[in-house]
Amino acid sequence: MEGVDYLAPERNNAQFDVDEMKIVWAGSREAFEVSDRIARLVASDPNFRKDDRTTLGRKELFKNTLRKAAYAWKRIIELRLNEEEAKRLRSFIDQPAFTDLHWGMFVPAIKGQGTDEQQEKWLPLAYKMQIIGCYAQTELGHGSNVQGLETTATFDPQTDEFVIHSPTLTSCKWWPGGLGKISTHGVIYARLITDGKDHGVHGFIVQLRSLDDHLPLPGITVGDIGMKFGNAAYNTMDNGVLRFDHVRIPRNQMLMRVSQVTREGKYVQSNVPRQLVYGTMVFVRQTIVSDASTALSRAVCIATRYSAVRRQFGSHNGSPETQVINYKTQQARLFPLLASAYAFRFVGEWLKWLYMDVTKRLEAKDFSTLPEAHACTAGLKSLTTSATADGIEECRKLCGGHGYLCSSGLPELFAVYVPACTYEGDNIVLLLQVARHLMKTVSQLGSGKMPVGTTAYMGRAEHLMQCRSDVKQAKDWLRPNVVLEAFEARAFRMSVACAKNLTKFSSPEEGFQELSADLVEAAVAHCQLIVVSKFIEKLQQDIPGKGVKQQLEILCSVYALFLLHKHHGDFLSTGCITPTQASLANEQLRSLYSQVRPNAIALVDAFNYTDHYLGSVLGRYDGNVYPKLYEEAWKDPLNDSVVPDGYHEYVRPMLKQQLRNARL
Ligand SMILES: CC/C=C\C/C=C\C/C=C\C/C=C/C(=O)SCCNC(=O)CCNC(=O)[C@H](O)C(C)(C)COP(=O)(O)OP(=O)(O)OC[C@H]1O[C@@H](n2cnc3c(N)ncnc32)[C@H](O)[C@@H]1OP(=O)(O)O
Ligand SMILES: Cc1cc2nc3c(=O)[nH]c(=O)nc-3n(C[C@H](O)[C@H](O)[C@H](O)COP(=O)(O)OP(=O)(O)OC[C@H]3O[C@@H](n4cnc5c(N)ncnc54)[C@H](O)[C@@H]3O)c2cc1C
Repeated sequence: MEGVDYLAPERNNAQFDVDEMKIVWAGSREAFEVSDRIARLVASDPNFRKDDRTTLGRKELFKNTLRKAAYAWKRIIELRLNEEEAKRLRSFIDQPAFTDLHWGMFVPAIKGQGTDEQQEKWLPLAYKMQIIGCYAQTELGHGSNVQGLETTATFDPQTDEFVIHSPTLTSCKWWPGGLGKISTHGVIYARLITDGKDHGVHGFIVQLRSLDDHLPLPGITVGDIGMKFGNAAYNTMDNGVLRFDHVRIPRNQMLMRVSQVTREGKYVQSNVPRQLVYGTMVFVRQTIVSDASTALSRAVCIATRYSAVRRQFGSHNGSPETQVINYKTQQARLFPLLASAYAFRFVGEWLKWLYMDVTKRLEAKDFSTLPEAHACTAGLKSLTTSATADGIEECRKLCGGHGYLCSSGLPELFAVYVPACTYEGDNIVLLLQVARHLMKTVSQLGSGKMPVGTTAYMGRAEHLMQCRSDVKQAKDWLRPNVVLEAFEARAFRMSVACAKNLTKFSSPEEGFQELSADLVEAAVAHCQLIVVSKFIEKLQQDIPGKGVKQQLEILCSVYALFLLHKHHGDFLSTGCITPTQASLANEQLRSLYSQVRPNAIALVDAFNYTDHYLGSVLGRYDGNVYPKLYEEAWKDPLNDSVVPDGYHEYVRPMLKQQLRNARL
């Protein structure tokens, strides 16, 4: 029945103030108001309809994406939306588009790596969308190994220009979003060559297409790289291929904040680390962590609401069957994901702060926290995207058969999300960067240099190598210090074990290769510690609202104890806890699940997602699942006719043939 809230009894069970939790989730009252207003704006505008996109062919889908992007831009201008509101609007449209890369990477690359004059020239054009840009770094032959890129930018002192060239097939740019069909410009990464000397990879602004007829400029071959995983998913994006044949650009289009080439062709390096050329990646990795909490929370919201609606078995004397959310196995799979969504939200907030802090320091020429910022953004991007991709798939399974229908929203969410484990740095490659940082930190412990930031705990080396958990009963695992110490000791001991093993090889490089699987595990342990500790820090803040803090304390314990249970092998083998303490943690976890249960629906309502944004029949706010599933099925284009196209051509002759054979 329309208008009935089938989940009302669940909502009435909540033991906390949902509206206050919405503020905590959004980050502030102001952020909540912006997000809520823009989400409703998008949901109520039929131009942003998205329920038909999985049935569209690639060309229609792409045109539909362009239409939405143009309409969104029109609304942004008409409503005079500010930067944050515009960003929200684009994200609620929920359809990857060239504009993501224009605003998310092209503009930040110019801001971060351009000189003041370059910013003054290019940013106003980009802000008004008079040019559209992409970020073209990856090539057919190299993505992870940025130093292996082959595109060249050779300075010609005769004409004061760079000649951009793709010397081999493998040097073609391959993957950049927005490049394939739309971008007029790109920040192109190429090896800088002056006077025959290779200075490594630098960024250049290159015009790719005419601003009059959109045709590629002379010397440029450009197109889309083809269909990707899924149906709609990331196929709304024109990931592109680009080949340069001696394309000339003026010297002042090299992004010259980090290093310069003079009129005479002299290469000058500013007094800044060359890694700042990688700054845009650090920025984007940080945003990807917050986006992980959004993607995971959407999947969890769908699976939680549906688990409360769905009933299987357990009817006695005609009573209703059991809601599947009441099965302990369902809780043990679902509630850690719910807790992870909150955990990633808070670590994302913290990472944003860290990024702003490092940016301020860089402006003041303090580069000391750059390695920490790189390690944290790389490690947390990796940890949160891997957990989210796995989590979305788990949510699909939690919804049984109906989770496999596109109308559940989960297949689309999964297909669009999984490349996050690869783009902005393959997750394993990034964890190996974290491991390098950890090994460096451990190796410096004896030198008197105290570790700082997220590795500060390693400064208590002696204690962490010796400590034994003092947990005696299950409820001891609710004490934040007990949990923190166990995670710190496990992470530290795993790093120290790797560092010791590295010394057994003839060279550190050989050792790093041989031990890379162990190093990745040590990096994961360190990153999990960061997430747990930032959740605990969040709880030390003043959090208003009836019962809100208590719910977050429960979720924090669920997150930490779930990890402890999942990785208990690490905790046991490093001697941080005993087998008895491991089973007490599991006992406590079971009890926490029972505490989450009455609040589960309200905890996902706190994400404040509109039905439009969720895009899921199973996750509907009102829980009215079955009639809507039935309605959706009839909307499928296959059901446009009773007898399908192809029946008379292929099936009927077959039937007739069999009839004839039967008569023989
Ligand atoms: C708002 C956002 C909206 C929309 C965008 C979001 C999503 C849209 C969807 C998709 C867009 C996707 C875009 C892309 O994928 S762009 C391409 C991204 N490519 C990568 O991420 C490549 C991964 N590889 C690397 O980052 C590096 O090359 C690698 C980290 C693997 C380093 O390899 P290598 O060992 O060769 O490093 P070196 O260059 O020799 O440097 C060593 C030295 O430098 C330190 N380092 C490395 N990276 C950084 C950095 N980013 N910042 C600071 N420092 C860095 C490294 O730790 C070493 O230090 P040390 O040991 O002290 O020498
Ligand atoms: C949807 C999507 C959008 C993208 N958008 C852009 C964009 O806008 N601009 C852009 O420039 N690029 C973009 N990319 C490219 C992306 O950044 C790269 O694909 C990514 O950095 C991974 O690099 P790769 O493809 O070279 O993977 P590879 O490095 O070839 O990885 C292959 C395998 O090798 C392993 N491996 C590689 N190196 C090591 C090592 N040292 N040790 C151990 N294992 C290793 C990896 O773990 C992986 O399992 C996009 C990619 C995708 C999928």
